[in-house]
Amino acid sequence: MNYEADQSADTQTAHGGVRDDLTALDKAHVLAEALPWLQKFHGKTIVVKYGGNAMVDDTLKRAFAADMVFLRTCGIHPIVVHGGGPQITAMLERLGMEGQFRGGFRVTTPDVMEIVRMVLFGQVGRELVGLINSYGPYAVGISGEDAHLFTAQKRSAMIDGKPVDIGLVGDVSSVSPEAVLDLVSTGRIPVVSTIAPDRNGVVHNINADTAAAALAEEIGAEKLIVLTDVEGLYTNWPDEDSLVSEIDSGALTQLLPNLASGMIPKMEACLRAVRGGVPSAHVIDGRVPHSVLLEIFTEKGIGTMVTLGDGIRASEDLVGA
Ligand SMILES: NC(=[NH2+])NCCC[C@H](N)C(=O)O
Repeated sequence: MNYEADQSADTQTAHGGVRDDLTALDKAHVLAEALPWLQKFHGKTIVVKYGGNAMVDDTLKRAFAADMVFLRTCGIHPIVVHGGGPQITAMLERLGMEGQFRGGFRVTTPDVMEIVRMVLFGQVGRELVGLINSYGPYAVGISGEDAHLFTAQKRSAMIDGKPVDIGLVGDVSSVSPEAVLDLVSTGRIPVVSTIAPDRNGVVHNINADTAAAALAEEIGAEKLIVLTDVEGLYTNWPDEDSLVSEIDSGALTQLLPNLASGMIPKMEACLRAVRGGVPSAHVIDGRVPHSVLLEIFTEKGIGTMVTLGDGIRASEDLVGA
């Protein structure tokens, strides 16, 4: 069997991060710094929400797949939960099915839902499975429909404070993680597509951030990591545009209403996870190759880490930053 990865493209990603202008000493420090984290996270499960640019750029895609295999090779158990909004939009456009919009939201009709399912599970999920499996027989695709993994509950969009019907869009109402845990226990990397039936068996599109948080909570994961297209959480305080490296749930709850709208679902997912018992939840920049490795295996990380707390220690940290 030959499971060798495509080395030519990988040279730019897996090795591109170690620049030639780093001295041997710098490289040694980077590697040595990883030891306490390798020890701490060995045998632990980490749920990674994969989305944004990291899902459309080829180099970033390969780097992400390599990182998942890196984690697994370190004895850490990654579970990937992926999004796919842009890919769904592109396919609907290709098919001339732009469809109906209500208050800026696309209405997920049964016809649109068929495409959503096809794109998420049959295209986006498959591609990632293939990339991971170029390193070995690790990734297995699974959707919320498999073995009752997720059950959905219809969700309405809130527009001007009023609920508006946007079709087959749901939240996770329950999680049965056994199938995913079976895969993890045999050394596989589950790649989860977030579509799920409601209690009547009608399949809905589920927000992948929420699904990742619900899964992390349900299985008692060590960590949730959410990839985005920004560096992390920004505040204008204490400095203009400063990246918050670490914040607790109390402080984050206070900041939440003032965050950029795109950041709110990510941060809500982090809050849900840490309140549900996940020790830390991280929002990191998916535009940086190997950002997952930088976050997990360095002391300071690269993005924003959320932990459980009452907001007091975090405000002190922010003032001191
Ligand atoms: N954004 C941060 N401050 N990250 C710190 C990460 C620390 C450690 N590597 C961990 O994954 O738990």
